[in-house]
Amino acid sequence: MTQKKSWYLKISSQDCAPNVILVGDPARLTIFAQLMEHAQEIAHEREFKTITGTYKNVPVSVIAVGIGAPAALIALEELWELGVEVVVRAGTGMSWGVPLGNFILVQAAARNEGISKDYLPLNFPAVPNIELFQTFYETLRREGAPLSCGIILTSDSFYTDLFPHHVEGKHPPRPSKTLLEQYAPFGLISADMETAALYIAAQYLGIKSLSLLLATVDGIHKQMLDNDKRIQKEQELARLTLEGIHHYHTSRER
Ligand SMILES: O=P(O)(O)O[C@H]1O[C@H](CO)[C@@H](O)[C@H]1O
Ligand SMILES: O=c1cc[nH]c(=O)[nH]1
Repeated sequence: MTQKKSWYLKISSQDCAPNVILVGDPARLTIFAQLMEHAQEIAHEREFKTITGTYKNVPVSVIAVGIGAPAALIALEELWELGVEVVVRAGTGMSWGVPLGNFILVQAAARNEGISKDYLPLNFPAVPNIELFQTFYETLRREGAPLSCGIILTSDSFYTDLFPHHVEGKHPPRPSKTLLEQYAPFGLISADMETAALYIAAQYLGIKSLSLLLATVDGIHKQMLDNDKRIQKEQELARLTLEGIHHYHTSRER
């Protein structure tokens, strides 16, 4: 009998692992596939692309969802329907004071996106699952990865909240200080476009979630990792994410 496939992801519970890694850029799937065993493309529908395989015998699916929280939560809802237990975002982020190329374990995310309020009220905190957080913290420390832990901002609007003056002098007036600039004095270290929504919807649905980011753009100095360095660092991001999931599973088996 053919298994029912989810609406957008076009995958069934048979071809999706209980551990899922969400990425934005579909090019990141190739990087993951090279590190996994038996990685196979399962589906590619619109911006959603899925591969499934194993890493050191732990079953893993990696799914590209494109840019932005609404698409990420379409994927999350469908993964919940398929019975997925763990979702880790392996993404990139704009850094605010974190050196380029560092990894950021997201301890909490400010909810400046529009979708998470449809799941839980705005006074509910966007935080990761503590077991996943601890395990990934241990993994990244063990591996000697350059690591920062902290609070980030999640926003829908890249060109107003994250990168507002990309065409100098040409824009209609905008607020002189972005939210990143306003929150940075109080410990905000990075920004992305999905994490807060993922944390809130995962909490609501009973999925364990965590976000691990690679700092690719320095928001203060307006610099970015060059292409070769970014690819090398994304390879490291993929390996550390897979190691974190492996560590999480082996430590729960004990
Ligand atoms: O590299 P990914 O995972 O896509 O993450 C970041 O990159 C995109 C913006 O450049 C947004 O999706 C943001 O969250
Ligand atoms: O500038 C950046 C880089 C990565 N991710 C973002 O959301 N913004």
